[in-house]
Amino acid sequence: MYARSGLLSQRSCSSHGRECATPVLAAQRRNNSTATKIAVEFDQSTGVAVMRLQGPPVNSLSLDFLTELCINVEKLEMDKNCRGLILTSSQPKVFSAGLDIMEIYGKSPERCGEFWRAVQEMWLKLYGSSMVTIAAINGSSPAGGCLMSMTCDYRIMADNPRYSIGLNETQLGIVAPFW
Ligand SMILES: CCCCCCCCCCC/C=C/C(=O)SCCNC(=O)CCNC(=O)[C@H](O)C(C)(C)COP(=O)(O)OP(=O)(O)OC[C@H]1O[C@@H](n2cnc3c(N)ncnc32)[C@H](O)[C@@H]1OP(=O)(O)O
Repeated sequence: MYARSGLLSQRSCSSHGRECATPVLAAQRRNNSTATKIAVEFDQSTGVAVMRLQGPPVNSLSLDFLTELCINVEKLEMDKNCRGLILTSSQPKVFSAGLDIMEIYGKSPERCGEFWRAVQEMWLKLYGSSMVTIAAINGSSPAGGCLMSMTCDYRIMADNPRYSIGLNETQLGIVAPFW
């Protein structure tokens, strides 16, 4: 979902000193899901977009989720009026549970490869963004959720002792590929 006045066209442009992505984007080619796991509100008057993660129950980062996230970041990146992006969660108590472990459990090497490429694309998009990016961490954020927030320029976390954040994935026997 991309809520703002005027629909974004996928035009090539150069604004704020940044080159825009080509119209046909890797994430868009991959996206064949109609479900909306990300809601974006863009405030023209401030130039700040808020991206709400709304993938129940815990915003786990599936291939579909990562694809939708990348497409939305790309769209905002192409909008010369958008200067800032706040990433937050609509789910209670959880920012993101990290990678959707069902995407890697018992899957073929090809499918795992596709999934890890999508993970890489997500953090490269956020880390390389020309927008000022802020993770408003309003719940637990283990492993991939922590990675996602680390790729933002700033992180603010809700002060609640029940919320945890960190790179705990090795406890599950998961090691990120060599990027
Ligand atoms: C910038 C430079 C780059 C540097 C590179 C750094 C390297 C980084 C590498 C990153 C690799 C990342 C790996 C991962 O992310 S692996 C996943 C790790 N995640 C977890 O271990 C989270 C486990 N979950 C929890 O701790 C809790 O669920 C949580 C605290 C998130 C929420 O607790 P809550 O009590 O609210 O909810 P439940 O536990 O009851 O869960 C609800 C249902 O959601 C399912 N679930 C939870 N987490 C996941 C997940 N990660 N994937 C898929 N499904 C998940 C859970 O099973 C429940 O399902 P059911 O209702 O069906 O039982």
